Amino acid sequence: MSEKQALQAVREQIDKVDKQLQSLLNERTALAHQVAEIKQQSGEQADFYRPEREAMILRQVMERNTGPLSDKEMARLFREIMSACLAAEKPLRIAYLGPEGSFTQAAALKHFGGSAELHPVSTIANVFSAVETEYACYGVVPVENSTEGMVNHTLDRFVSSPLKINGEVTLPIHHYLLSNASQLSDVKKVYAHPQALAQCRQWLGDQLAQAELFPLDSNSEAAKRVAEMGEDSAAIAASTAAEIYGLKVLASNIEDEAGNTTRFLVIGNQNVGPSGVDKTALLVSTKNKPGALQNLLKPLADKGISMSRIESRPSRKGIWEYVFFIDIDGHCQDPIVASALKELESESSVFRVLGSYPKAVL
Ligand SMILES: O=C(O)C(=O)C[C@]1(C(=O)O)C=C[C@@H](O)C=C1
Repeated sequence: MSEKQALQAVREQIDKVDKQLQSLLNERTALAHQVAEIKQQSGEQADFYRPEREAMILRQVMERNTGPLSDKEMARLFREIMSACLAAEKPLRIAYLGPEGSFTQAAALKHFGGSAELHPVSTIANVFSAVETEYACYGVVPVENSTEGMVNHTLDRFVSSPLKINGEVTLPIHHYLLSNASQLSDVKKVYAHPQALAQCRQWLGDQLAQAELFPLDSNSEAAKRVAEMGEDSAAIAASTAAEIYGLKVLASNIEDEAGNTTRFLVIGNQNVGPSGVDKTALLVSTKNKPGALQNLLKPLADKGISMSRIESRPSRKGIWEYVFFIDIDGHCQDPIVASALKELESESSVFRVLGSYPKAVL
């Protein structure tokens, strides 16, 4: 058999498989339509997006996968299939911290897939407002970075917002130095979000010690502005921003920590059901007495509930008063978690479950 014939034979088999896949995808979409009808019967405010179900499906896909496609690739394909099925049920508008090309956009795309309508807004506070006013169904905001710690704007906004946490997304972050210049030595000014400047502090000190650093609202804003500037200016941003704003990549992966990762939260109005592998976020304030924080956390330790994070922030209600953001393993409907939360509530002056949601799968 000639090479041409051999190729033709395999391609015929691929065409056959594609035909089957296509009809199965349409069969799946028709089932999603049925799901939508059932949900619609429950009223106007039906939650079409079900993060717990999506997480369970993705975990099942990875568990039963035998290859040769990798678990992650297979899950990514199913992520897109569910995105298309959800859009067929009800198109969702998702607000994210923009502008276009931001890491938050990449996180929103990773979590909701390509069929969601992604809408950039200019600040973290505006992402919250977009969801609170129901302009968007959900929002995506950064919450912590492995190198630089918490994004305080996001934590602080939870104190006044009624919104809940409906999911999390983690994204490896790589920074690029983008400019109209062709060589590094031309760069005298660097623009970026303060977090990006901090994440590249060492590299900037080594390579651009003389450059002046200018903090801006976002890295993509920096790229957008630098595109209009002369060759003495550069932005730190994602590689996608180079394409969007027509800039040259002067240096790649300039972050100081190789494993630099940012965690984002999906915010919404929903109470998400248990998926089997969940996290719960709490906002609490202690009664102002000695040992209060220790007493507050005791029920978690007593019941063997793992606490993955505790952050304190000024409450903004009184001087030296603090609220604590606590992340624990498990769902607030799990009986053990529920009983620990009841005890914890009795020790707190402020107590709110910000949300129980599935741990990031991808
Ligand atoms: O099971 C549902 O509730 C569905 O709407 C179907 C489906 C899916 O495609 O599997 C789509 C969207 C939801 O977010 C979860 C799952």
